[in-house]
Amino acid sequence: MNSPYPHKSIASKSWPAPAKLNLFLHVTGQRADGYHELQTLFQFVDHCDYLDFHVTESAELVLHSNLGDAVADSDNLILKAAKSLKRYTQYKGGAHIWLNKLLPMGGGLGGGSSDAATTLVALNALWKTNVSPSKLAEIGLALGADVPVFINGLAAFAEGVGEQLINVQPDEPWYLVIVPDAHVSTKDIFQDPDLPRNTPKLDMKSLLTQQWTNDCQKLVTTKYPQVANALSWLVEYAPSRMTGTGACVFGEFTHSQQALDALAELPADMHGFVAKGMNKSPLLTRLEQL
Ligand SMILES: C[C@](O)(CO)[C@H](O)COP(=O)(O)OP(=O)(O)OC[C@H]1O[C@@H](n2ccc(N)nc2=O)[C@H](O)[C@@H]1O
Ligand SMILES: Nc1ncnc2c1ncn2[C@@H]1O[C@H](COP(=O)(O)OP(=O)(O)OP(=O)(O)O)[C@@H](O)[C@H]1O
Repeated sequence: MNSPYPHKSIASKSWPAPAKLNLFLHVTGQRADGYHELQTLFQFVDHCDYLDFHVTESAELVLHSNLGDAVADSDNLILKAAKSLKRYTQYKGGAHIWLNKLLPMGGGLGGGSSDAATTLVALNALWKTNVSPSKLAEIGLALGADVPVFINGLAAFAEGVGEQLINVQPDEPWYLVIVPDAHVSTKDIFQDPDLPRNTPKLDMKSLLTQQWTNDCQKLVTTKYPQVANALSWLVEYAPSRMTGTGACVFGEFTHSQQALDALAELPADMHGFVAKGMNKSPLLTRLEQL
């Protein structure tokens, strides 16, 4: 039987790239380069993209995916991540990469950053290039502000642009995540003059114990009625808010059945999914299985 994979390749399958939620998100200032200073709490959920890797002796990096025309290869964070690692390590071989995209894009779930992180972690292991996690996070930060937390793989309180991480262990509830029919550009939200960008910085302990909110939520719900509608519906069932710069919103439930019952009531014009909060990323678990 003909193998669909390149000659002389080593296959390694089903590397998860999980979604993240920002359990709270405060914008505390703006740096000279325009980037915003944040205080945020990251947690992973067990809803993921999946990547397969085939290491090749030839130097090429090739991506196969179910993305269609949604993202050009030249913009895809997976290829950018693979190229960055190859450049940094001077690795001579290459890889064919298969992406099964399941996470909504532009939803504040960090899917692109997570794909990039999984690529860096998996290729570093499969190419045996032995780059340290902290160096991988540094390489990843150049690709996106959320990449370091996905490489770190543990729920974390974050400052800076999201790269200064302190591991924490919040509760791991079940979430009903609603995906409004809106693509919110992170850049547009951060450029909007109406974004509050001066929330006072607080110490981590106060932030973890006070009520959790998202500074981008008011602006995004004003600009996108779909997000406002999703949130108005969800708050009837559970404490709810937006993740990242939107568009997704999430409600917290103690038991999976409560989240599934609410999902079953979802109006026909909305869609969503139920997922478990995870303080350890499934990517770390996959790495340990190697
Ligand atoms: C809002 C969060 O989702 C919180 O987790 C992330 O900080 C966003 O991270 P991301 O999607 O990886 O964002 P990037 O691709 O790094 O940045 C997109 C654009 O948003 C703006 N941006 C992003 C992050 C940040 N802390 N300040 C910003 O002003 C910048 O104009 C940047 O060009
Ligand atoms: N592998 C990838 N998967 C998804 N998007 C990608 C990928 N590579 C590049 N992108 C680009 O990144 C953009 C943002 O995608 P992503 O799904 O990460 O958004 P997001 O969930 O809003 O992220 P964040 O929470 O970090 O703001 C996409 O619209 C797309 O143009």
